[in-house]
Amino acid sequence: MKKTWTELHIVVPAAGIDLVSSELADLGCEGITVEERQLDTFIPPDPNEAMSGDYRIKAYFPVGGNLSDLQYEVRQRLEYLVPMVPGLQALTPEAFPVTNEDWAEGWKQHFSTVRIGSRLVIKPSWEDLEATPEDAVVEIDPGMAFGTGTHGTTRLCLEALSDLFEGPSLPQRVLDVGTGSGILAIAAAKLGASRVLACDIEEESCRIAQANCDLNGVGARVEITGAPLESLEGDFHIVVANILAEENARLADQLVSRLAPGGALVLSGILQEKEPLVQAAFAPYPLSGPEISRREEWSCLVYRKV
Ligand SMILES: C[S@@+](CC[C@H](N)C(=O)[O-])C[C@H]1O[C@@H](n2cnc3c(N)ncnc32)[C@H](O)[C@@H]1O
Repeated sequence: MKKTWTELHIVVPAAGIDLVSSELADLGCEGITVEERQLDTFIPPDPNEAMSGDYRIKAYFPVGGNLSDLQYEVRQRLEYLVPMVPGLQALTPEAFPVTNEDWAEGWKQHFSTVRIGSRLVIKPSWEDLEATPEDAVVEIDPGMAFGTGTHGTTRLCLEALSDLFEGPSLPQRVLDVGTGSGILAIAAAKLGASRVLACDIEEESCRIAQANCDLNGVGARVEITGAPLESLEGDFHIVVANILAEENARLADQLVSRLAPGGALVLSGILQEKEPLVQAAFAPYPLSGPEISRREEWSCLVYRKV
């Protein structure tokens, strides 16, 4: 059902976001977004890190009453807060009409089907695809867990996986460390792995990864676990870890010991300037490589166990 809203824009210093949001809620606002905060970056925001600068609050009010009255009331509340929030300006907020279709669906334009290598296809559920029988199609929608294929590190890992499944003998066992949405685990299963073990330290990621595996029909071949890497058993033809450089380095021993002879180790989540840190951590092990690929500011290192 289409619903119409009024979107008010209010620029607020970081220290005033909570106070202003609370006043807006009191006035009947039913949804708030805060722009300029990087909430979808690789590294989650540190809740202890002090925010600074100005932020644009977009507040959504159901259409009904008089818009000028609402803008006036918001301005009054801002005036009330001015003595408490240094830098806050009590201006009349700009207003824009918006339908819930725009609001809820607008983000979809940022996600579209991508082909990676000769067979791998990553597509959101709302896009139609004429797939060939050879295509390994992963259907994934943006959700709460990291990994839709749009992030440089995910893309680098998908490209590495695609290459590793190009050879004459398909890798059978794959370990995905830090599975997030499950995208890499699902891709490995779709490309031909018979067993994929995927772990994540976040319970919510495990839940979402499991749902995505079921949606993609690979639930029987992919095992999702919240157990730590140290407790996982088995050896694998591919180990992929899209986790931070420091975490890759910390887990070097564990990651290498899960590799079958000749197995490939795919490491990403590594900022280009942190390549030396990761290379130093893996230098003591019997590995060839790494082959390095880069995208945006990120690197992916692929080693082989000798
Ligand atoms: C950048 S996301 C990668 C998600 C997905 N694999 C992708 O490539 O898009 C990293 C994920 O690793 C998880 N993670 C971080 N450190 C981990 C560890 N030591 N063991 C397991 N999971 C870890 C995080 O919870 C997060 O879901």
